[in-house]
Amino acid sequence: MSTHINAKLGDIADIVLLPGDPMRAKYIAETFLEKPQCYNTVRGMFGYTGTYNGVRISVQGTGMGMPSLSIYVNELLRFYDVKTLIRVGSCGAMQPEVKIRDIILAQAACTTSNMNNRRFPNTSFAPIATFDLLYRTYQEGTAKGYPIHVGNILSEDSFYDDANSNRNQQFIDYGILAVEMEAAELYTLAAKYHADALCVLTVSDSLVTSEETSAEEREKTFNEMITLVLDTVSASEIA
Ligand SMILES: O=P(O)(O)O[C@H]1O[C@H](CO)[C@@H](O)[C@H]1O
Ligand SMILES: O=c1cc[nH]c(=O)[nH]1
Repeated sequence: MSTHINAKLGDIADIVLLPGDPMRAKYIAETFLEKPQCYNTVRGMFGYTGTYNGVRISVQGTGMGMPSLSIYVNELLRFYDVKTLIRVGSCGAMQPEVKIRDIILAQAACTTSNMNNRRFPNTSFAPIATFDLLYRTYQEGTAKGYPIHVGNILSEDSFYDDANSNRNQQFIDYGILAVEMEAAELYTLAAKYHADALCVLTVSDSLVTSEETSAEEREKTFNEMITLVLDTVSASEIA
């Protein structure tokens, strides 16, 4: 057991999917995994382990924002020896060509968080995805014909910014595809613990058009992203 995960050693698979929303974790486990077993209910941050195409896979909610994700990912890496972490999140599109429900593979993640400033004073660490995982997911996604974008994203600390802030415009000008709230910390921790990591996102709303999806849609309808990740990781384990 770790402080925020009440699982025994061995309860959690080497491969873990990480939605921010714990209800999305429950949905993924109950919809896509065979024989899902719930190993964590602490704070309602559900964690499940089951199999997909015969491969053992876990799914763990992380909550919203980098401080919350950092707790779960630290514990997964330090106490449960997890090897591969894939965030399956939602995001807001920042470019006109990125449409609602498109899928983004985050090659790298800029951040407004202070977490890496504390780790690396006077240095700007570049949080990046594991190339092999990114490449295999891209190949699987394009073979499926999914609308996929690969590039740089923004991991923001605050969902609600001051009304007079125009900081987003600079990120838009520099080609950032979308904004979410966790990937930079995931990639940084994976680097520290020599694990593989990728952040896959479904566009839930658009800062360009102001379209948005409902909470229920964000919980239960991002099936293309989920099967893309499950098919990619299970194929590489079987091969
Ligand atoms: O849908 P999830 O995975 O939680 O991701 C996004 O949604 C939350 C904000 O609504 C933040 O956690 C953001 O990163
Ligand atoms: O963090 C997030 C997630 C979805 N949409 C946003 O605008 N921000």
